[in-house]
Amino acid sequence: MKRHPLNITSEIGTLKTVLLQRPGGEIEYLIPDYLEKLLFDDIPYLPAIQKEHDFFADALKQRGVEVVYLDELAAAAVKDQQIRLEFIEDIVKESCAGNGTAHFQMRDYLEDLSPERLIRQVMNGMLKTAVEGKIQRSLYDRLDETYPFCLDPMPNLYFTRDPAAVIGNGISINKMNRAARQRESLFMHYIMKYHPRFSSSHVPVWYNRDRVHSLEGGDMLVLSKEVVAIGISDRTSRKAIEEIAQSLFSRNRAVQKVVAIEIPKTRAFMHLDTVFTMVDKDKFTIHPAILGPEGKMDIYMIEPENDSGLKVTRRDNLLDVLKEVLQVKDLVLIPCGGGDPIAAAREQWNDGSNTLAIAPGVVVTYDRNYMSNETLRSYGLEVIEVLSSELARGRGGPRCMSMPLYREDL
Ligand SMILES: NC(=[NH2+])NCCC[C@H](N)C(=O)O
Repeated sequence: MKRHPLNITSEIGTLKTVLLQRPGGEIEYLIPDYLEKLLFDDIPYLPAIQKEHDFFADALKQRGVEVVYLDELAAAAVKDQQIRLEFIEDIVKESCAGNGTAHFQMRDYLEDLSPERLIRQVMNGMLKTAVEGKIQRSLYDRLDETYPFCLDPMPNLYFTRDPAAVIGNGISINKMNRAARQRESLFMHYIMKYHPRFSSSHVPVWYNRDRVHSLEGGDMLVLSKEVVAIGISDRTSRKAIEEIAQSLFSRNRAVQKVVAIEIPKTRAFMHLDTVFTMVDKDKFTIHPAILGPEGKMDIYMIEPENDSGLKVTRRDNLLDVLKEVLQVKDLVLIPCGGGDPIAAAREQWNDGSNTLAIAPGVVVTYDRNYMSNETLRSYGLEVIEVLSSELARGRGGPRCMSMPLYREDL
């Protein structure tokens, strides 16, 4: 029997297929004036970031992981001319030029491109100068003269973790929090709907990008077949968590609990996975700064009640909650930076707690976080280090840069 294209019932089951995106031309449109808006802290050097990304992909391939690329899947999904027109309509509507005459010029321009070039162009972004001058410009275009783009670049695309997340055999196509990332989840919408690898399986969609409340994959951890943890963060709202919990309980069946974990709303801790990831059946990495006095936190256990209601119980001890939901007697929270407060803060900033497990006890991490890596090894984990000078400038690590599509069940 053909295997289902998606299967994620844990954070650590042997990784079989992962979705990545190699940084491309979109990185070259990062300029100081718009760094903050585009969610970068510095400008990566394109050939170097690509080399590092290839190193990361090779490390996964060497371990037998099938690597598929977002741009290639998206191009294949819009191969058909009619679907391509639908995609162009959507992308133009969601771009800033949707408000001006550049809208029409852009649509004409994009319609002439091959599927591959269309996807690349949309990801790269487009300068107004590329289309302007063909017809008279609108008031909107004129008033916003200094802004260079009619289609904003999408430099965060290499963080494939965030715009969508697989849970069980279904997917959450996320409503992104920041304007700079809103359009990213459109690619996954088209891939699930029209790419033959997925479309024939009629993949259930647990949450959709047209919802009001934001939800991002960096906040979503599939702890087991039955339990999903979701960060209440700068990017993911409580309402969204309740809505996806409702949808999982009624449609996924296997999922019985959603654990909502509140984290500080700061740039350094933007998603739950920047401070907390699972590395083995009974081990997690953690940035100690998210624990309050005596290790207390705000945690909410959400469970189904009656037919459509939700039962919410407040908890305050992360360790106890994890032991309970994973049904293990002992569990270790491994501190980022080995517990040294300076090393923890420095290495967390460069994603020291953001590990990608490719099997129980085997994780991919950034080489620069040598203290955290040492610590992980001292707990018996196998640590595969990857290059990280340029990749880290986008504020995301190996987990953020990967969207697992298929893991073996534990
Ligand atoms: N899962 C994650 N932690 N992703 C990190 C994404 C970083 C990206 N620059 C952003 O701000 O959105």
